[in-house]
Amino acid sequence: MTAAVLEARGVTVRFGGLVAVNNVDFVVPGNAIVGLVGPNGAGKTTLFETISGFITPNAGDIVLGGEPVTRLSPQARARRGISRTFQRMELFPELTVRQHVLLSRRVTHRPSRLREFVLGSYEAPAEREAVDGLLSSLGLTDVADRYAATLPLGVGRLVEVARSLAADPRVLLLDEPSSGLDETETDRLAEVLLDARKTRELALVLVEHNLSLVLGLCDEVQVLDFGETIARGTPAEVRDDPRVQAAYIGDVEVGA
Ligand SMILES: Nc1ncnc2c1ncn2[C@@H]1O[C@H](COP(=O)(O)OP(=O)(O)OP(=O)(O)O)[C@@H](O)[C@H]1O
Repeated sequence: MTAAVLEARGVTVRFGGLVAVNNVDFVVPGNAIVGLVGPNGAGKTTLFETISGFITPNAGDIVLGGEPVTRLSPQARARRGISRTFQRMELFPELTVRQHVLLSRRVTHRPSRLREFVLGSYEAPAEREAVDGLLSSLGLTDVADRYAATLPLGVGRLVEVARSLAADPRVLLLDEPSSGLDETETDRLAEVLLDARKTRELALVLVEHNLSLVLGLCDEVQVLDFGETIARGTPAEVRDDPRVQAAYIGDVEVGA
């Protein structure tokens, strides 16, 4: 197994008297796709927000490439390679698809050129090539000059992924990426994520309600219930685990 690029070690998060995440370990091997699933209220979002830096845990550590990042802000973690998408789309309605990608790239690679971005200057040839390449790999060339406000949800989600990838992350955290997508759009998203993993030094973490997407896409899946890990393994192992099936009774159906 490849060394872990990201780890949560013994993470506990309390909200008043409620223990939302209880001493959870979560390991993301390099270049892997790992799913985080569980019934409603299991603690998935809380763990996700703790990894990305929006929640500080009561106990435990988040470790990126062997270095603790637990006390760093979400922005500082992003600069070190943890990128994320949001469940509710957070695109800028008045920026084009190309501008989203360019902005993200400049924040990461050329912060000194942000002023030019605001003033509307054109990209340098190498920059244009990189942006064009990324747009093309996600099938977004035809909509590159459309404003985000005019895009259907399925395309908007791909723009979110493109924007995250433009920052060249080591780990991309995806929060309910298939939410609101139809089957064709979900299939397209899955293709894009598999391609990103294949062509980059990138690990992906999915918090996702669509279990068939998770079981089809992930190398490993971790299942939380009431804030604790009840299973971790390959999609087949997790699907057949009696504890997982019991946890899902009355929630959503396990299996595809
Ligand atoms: N900010 C908060 N304040 C108080 N309780 C919270 C807060 N955020 C989450 N919780 C509680 O913590 C527990 C875990 O919630 P969390 O949102 O992490 O679960 P989840 O697995 O993401 O659920 P869902 O699938 O419904 O999104 C739940 O009992 C929830 O009500």
